[in-house]
Amino acid sequence: MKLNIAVLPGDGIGPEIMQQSVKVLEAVAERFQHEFRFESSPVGAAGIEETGDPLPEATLELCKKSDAVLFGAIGDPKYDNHPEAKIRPEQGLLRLRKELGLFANIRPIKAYKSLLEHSPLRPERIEAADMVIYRELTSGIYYGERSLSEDEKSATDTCTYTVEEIERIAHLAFKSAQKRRKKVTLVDKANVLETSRLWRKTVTRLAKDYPDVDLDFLFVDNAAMQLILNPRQFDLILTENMFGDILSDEASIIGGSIGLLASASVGTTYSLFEPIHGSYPQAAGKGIANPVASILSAAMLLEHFNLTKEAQAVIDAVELSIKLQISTSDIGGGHTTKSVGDFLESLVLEPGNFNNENLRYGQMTII
Ligand SMILES: NC(=O)C1=CN([C@@H]2O[C@H](COP(=O)(O)OP(=O)(O)OC[C@H]3O[C@@H](n4cnc5c(N)ncnc54)[C@H](O)[C@@H]3O)[C@@H](O)[C@H]2O)C=CC1
Ligand SMILES: CC(C)CC(=O)C(=O)O
Ligand SMILES: [Mg+2]
Repeated sequence: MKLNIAVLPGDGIGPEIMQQSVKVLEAVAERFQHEFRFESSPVGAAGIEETGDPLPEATLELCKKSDAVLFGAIGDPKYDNHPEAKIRPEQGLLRLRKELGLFANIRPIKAYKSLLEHSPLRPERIEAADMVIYRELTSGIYYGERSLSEDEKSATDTCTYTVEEIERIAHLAFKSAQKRRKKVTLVDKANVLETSRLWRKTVTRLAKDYPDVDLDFLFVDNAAMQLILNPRQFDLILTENMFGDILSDEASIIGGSIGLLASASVGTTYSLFEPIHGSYPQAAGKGIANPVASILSAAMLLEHFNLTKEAQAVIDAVELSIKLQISTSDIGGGHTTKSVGDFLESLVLEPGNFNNENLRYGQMTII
């Protein structure tokens, strides 16, 4: 298969994790005889630096003419520490999502057996947890009107949802649940918010089209607690933009680290694949960032194009690397971003070279 992939490394650790993902995708292309072409363009603070715009016109054009987008991360303390800055890196990502119509952000979360002991959560609680969050991505409070009063003594953010915006992601969520354990949990704050009541009403009506799927509801405050108390109760969580953003960072603890959590952002035309974490500026250039979230996002890209065995090759390599602790320090390993990427690249290229008996890969002892 021929795929043109737009590569948007972004800021902070973005470029170094992206390097590993491109390397792994190149290995996939070589082993499975595909032609993947990569073209990079700046976004976020890098976009502001180069062109004054966090989403340069050329970057948007590249995304639109490509088959898929691989996104790193954006954000820089230069802006985070200056709340008065009018142009911000995050606007680049928000606008990109809107321009590409990426209304559903899909974030799978599972507990890795070999990381159970490493988790700050009780292993018996999280063992076998396996869920996916469907987060609405192009509406809600992140896209509502904002204002700051003239005397700067009050500020307003507004949250709006339309029935259509709720329906389109709810359909995707129900269809996905049909292929999983057939349970959708709608997370909202319908005891307080009008938008949440519209979500409940709309999703309840839609559920009738999916009689094989159970639908239940949780208020977001309770959901935040249930996620770490009893994560196995969840199969698919459907929720609005901001709740999904917050809950998925929390849920990443079940997996062991936010550095493992991948996502796919999809709409009707375009698709973009990105780790759920940010630009982790404290780690930039130090070689300590976990590249796996980005690499698993690349695996989601492969799945999106029905390259199932290719995606599985990447997932298998990641699982083995975690088991062998060929990993970064966030999950207890002592390896660098690049050496994890190198190992995954070799495993994807020549899985047969790995000798489980004496933990050697080709001529190389890996532990
Ligand atoms: N999608 C995106 O590009 C996002 C961008 N941001 C931006 O990123 C910047 C930093 O934001 P933070 O709130 O600090 O969130 P962050 O996700 O960048 O980092 C939070 C913490 O998560 C851990 N972490 C994140 N990525 C990791 C990785 N690959 N490997 C190991 N550990 C990792 C680190 O302990 C880090 O201190 C901000 O400018 C923010 O606006 C935040 C979230 C998403
Ligand atoms: C930085 C924001 C635009 C979004 C965010 O935190 C996310 O999508 O996870
Ligand atoms: Mg986030």
